[in-house]
Amino acid sequence: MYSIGIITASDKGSRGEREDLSGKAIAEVMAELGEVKRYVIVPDEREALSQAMIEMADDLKIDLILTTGGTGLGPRDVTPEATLAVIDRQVPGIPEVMRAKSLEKTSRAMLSRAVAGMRGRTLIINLPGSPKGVRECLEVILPALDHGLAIMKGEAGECARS
Ligand SMILES: Nc1ncnc2c1ncn2[C@@H]1O[C@H](COP(=O)(O)OP(=O)(O)OP(=O)(O)O)[C@@H](O)[C@H]1O
Ligand SMILES: Nc1nc2c(c(=O)[nH]1)N[C@H]1C(S)=C(S)[C@@H](COP(=O)(O)O)O[C@H]1N2
Repeated sequence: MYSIGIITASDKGSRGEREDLSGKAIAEVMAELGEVKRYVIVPDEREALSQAMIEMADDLKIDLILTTGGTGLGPRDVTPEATLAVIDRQVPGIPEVMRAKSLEKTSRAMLSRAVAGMRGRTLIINLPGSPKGVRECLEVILPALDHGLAIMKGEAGECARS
């Protein structure tokens, strides 16, 4: 079981004006892979988002941080920038496959600027804002996440498949 952090980037959510169904969707889908150690709703502000990621990675040593929202083209959509500011290395295959698979469902998938990367031994992945988008993207990446996290934590020796 891995420790999981959820960050919902939402102006409305942070003001209590909309129930955060996307954060809930993440917790529900991820229950099979780990335990949610921290869950925050943050306004769409780069500094606040980066700080939440740093706290979860450095202080709480969380294995996997999943963000939802703020990946689009809106003027306040800054989750990818907040993520790029705190990661050491990108894992481009994760957003690549999320966009590719999601494009089969909606052409708007190309509008998500989501990134993924590592800060030390914490993997950070951006998901889109809608609960539907969250579920569709997690479905695509879940099969490889367990292995990726095990390798990152030094718990799996090799990638060979039988
Ligand atoms: N955390 C969330 N919980 C439930 N629904 C959401 C959430 N985030 C987004 N959605 C849904 O996706 C739609 C588009 O999301 P978008 O991020 O553009 O919303 P917004 O209202 O402009 O922004 P914000 O959530 O930052 O205030 C929303 O209108 C809502 O239906
Ligand atoms: N799988 C999937 N990806 C998706 C979507 C979706 O419904 N399903 N919505 C798209 C839309 S409409 C937008 S605008 C972008 C960015 O969303 P965000 O700004 O809420 O992060 O994600 C895209 N990615």
